[in-house]
Amino acid sequence: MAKRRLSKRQVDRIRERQSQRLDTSVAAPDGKQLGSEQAGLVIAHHGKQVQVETLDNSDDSPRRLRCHLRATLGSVVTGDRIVFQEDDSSGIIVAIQPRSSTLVRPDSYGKLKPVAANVDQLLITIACAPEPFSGLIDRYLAVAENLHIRPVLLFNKLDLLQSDEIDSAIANKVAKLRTLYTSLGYRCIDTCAKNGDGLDELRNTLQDNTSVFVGQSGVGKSSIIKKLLPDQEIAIGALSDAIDKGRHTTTHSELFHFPFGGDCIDSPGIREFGLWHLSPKEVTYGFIEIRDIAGLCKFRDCSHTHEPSCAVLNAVEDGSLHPERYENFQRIVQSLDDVNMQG
Ligand SMILES: Nc1nc2c(ncn2[C@@H]2O[C@H](COP(=O)(O)OP(=O)(O)OP(=O)(O)O)[C@@H](O)[C@H]2O)c(=O)[nH]1
Ligand SMILES: [Zn+2]
Repeated sequence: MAKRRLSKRQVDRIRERQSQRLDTSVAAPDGKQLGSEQAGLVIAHHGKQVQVETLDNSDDSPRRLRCHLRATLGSVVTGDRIVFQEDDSSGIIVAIQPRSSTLVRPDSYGKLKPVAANVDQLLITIACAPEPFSGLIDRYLAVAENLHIRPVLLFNKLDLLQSDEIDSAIANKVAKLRTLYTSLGYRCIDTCAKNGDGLDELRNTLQDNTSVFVGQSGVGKSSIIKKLLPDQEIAIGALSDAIDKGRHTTTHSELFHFPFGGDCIDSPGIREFGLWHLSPKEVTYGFIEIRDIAGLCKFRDCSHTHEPSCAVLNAVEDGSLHPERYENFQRIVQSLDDVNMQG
């Protein structure tokens, strides 16, 4: 929780940075005078309005209020730390604090839009049903590496894995994936949203971080999040859904506080965010073991497909690069070429 609060010095710094844009005698659209500047956290986004939680150190329990955006401000997303001014019933956002990370996804026109800010961790959720695909996991890992967001692999539905319900070939596949990603140095956590196994380890990982859960539909993301949140937080989600229905707008994303510390940002859009906006160079950076050897190839523009003295192909040959990772790497680079050609 302490992480969410800005010190007076931090607020002063934000104010200083934004001072050219700030007009100290700001009036609300209806001409009313606004209150002094306060620090806030954007916890939900509904169309042209955002819901803000106060980050004032002197507040025992943070307040929540609806805010409008100042016209000159860039887009504000859930997770943003902002400065706002208040009138009787709502507020106006006057400055955005620089972000440590921004999650983006393409809108329906293919233009990249930010969907969440200041995310520290990506919880890549996997299960034995639906069947996992390493290609999708590698896409998420590549995005996380490039955004400098820590990826954690969550193997859910542990109960099914230990039962006879799952085909042994799929159980083996899951076990192999776990071994592969552990050997690459990624943290893997086993959970069962159904009976609560592994949730304590997950709580430790989520504590004091802002996390986002991603993964195929049906792996259990909502089930896990619900297990970790008190009823009151869920009720807030339900409330904003109701507001959205009334206003015919979409909630882009919403931030929840875990009772044990740490936050989670969730939305249908975030769960599906993909990779295609990365360049081939970024894809290389996104595969941590390829990143380290790609510079050793004989040719600087090596495509790692057929060239002589290719360090990547040599690594596949000598077994130090897993063939599945190599295949996924090539497939992603290829899919970027397809997109570029279409674009
Ligand atoms: N046996 C078992 N079933 C689970 C577990 N976790 C979730 N499920 C079930 O799996 C189904 C899908 O779970 P959800 O939590 O809706 O999955 P999701 O990933 O949020 O799916 P989307 O909302 O489509 O992204 C539900 O029927 C859950 O009850 C688990 O640990 N064990
Ligand atoms: Zn090469």
